[in-house]
Amino acid sequence: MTAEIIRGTELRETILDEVAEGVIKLKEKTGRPPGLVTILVGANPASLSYVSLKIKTAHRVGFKEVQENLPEDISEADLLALIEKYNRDDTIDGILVQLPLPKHIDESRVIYAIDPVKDVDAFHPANVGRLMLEGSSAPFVPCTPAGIQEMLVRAEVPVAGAEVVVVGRSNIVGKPIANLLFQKGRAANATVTVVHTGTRDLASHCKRADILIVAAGVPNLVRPDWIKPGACVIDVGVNRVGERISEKTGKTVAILRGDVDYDAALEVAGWITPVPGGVGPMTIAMLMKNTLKAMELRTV
Ligand SMILES: Nc1nc2c(c(=O)[nH]1)N[C@@H](CN(C=O)c1ccc(C(=O)N[C@@H](CCC(=O)O)C(=O)O)cc1)CN2
Repeated sequence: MTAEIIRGTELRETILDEVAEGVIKLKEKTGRPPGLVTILVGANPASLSYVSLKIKTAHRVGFKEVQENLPEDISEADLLALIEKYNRDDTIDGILVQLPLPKHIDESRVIYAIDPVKDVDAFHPANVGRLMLEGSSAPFVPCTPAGIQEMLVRAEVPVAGAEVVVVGRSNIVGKPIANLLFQKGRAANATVTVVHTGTRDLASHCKRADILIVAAGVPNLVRPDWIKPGACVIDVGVNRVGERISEKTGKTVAILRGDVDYDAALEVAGWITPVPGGVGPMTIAMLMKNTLKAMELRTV
């Protein structure tokens, strides 16, 4: 068997076209585009790359984008004051603070400071609570889980009644995707098990899964014999395992690997997402969708 590859880079295009159309309509109604501010603290290379992709994409769909690149040693108080400034700015609909933050800053305090109506990452407890209560009907669904659900829908992977195993229990991916998929709704109604690297006999749990979602941050953790033949494998890991010189640009670029042994898994799975080019691009597309929705909710 050779798995069907679910390419985030292709699905992203459809979503971004839909967002760009929505921006034109909103601009006609309100006279302004949606505004997104990205706040990056420090110069973590992965974060720099993600934020620059977010800014480029925001520009492409016609948003007003504001970049705040702050020094690593900025104080928590100054960061909170900046967030408050954008909470009050009526031309800004979405506030995104790139994670992780430096150790001297309390991440929770920062997330709690964002006005929930501008929390396009959906990390604020008010939005986490609404996700828990309302599933995908909540105002904002966090970007990576929303992207995964969209991939399942568009690839027509049967989700209702499926055994889903989620490897990883992070606030950004593991907890919210588990929550989304067991609820009632579109591409939901599954039976979900959440496991992690401390789970006894991880392999046997994974092997039961009709849909295996791996967000453990461990390169090549999932081996082909952990995969049920025909299963859908969603690889969320983006691990930087080295560097190489790009033939196209001559620049140094990161070598990326997922959490799944991709080449071997291709022969066992029914569907699979690649790394790069899978869930990552969908995360950014869903951020654009959430920002458009944030403006709609605030203005229309
Ligand atoms: N505030 C947030 N911080 C973080 C989030 C988040 O959703 N909000 N998620 C992750 C990182 N992340 C988004 O910020 C993210 C990860 C990966 C990609 C992506 O497009 N990856 C590409 C490869 C990109 C590269 O070359 O480096 C791919 O997989 O093809 C986008 C966003 C943690 N922090």
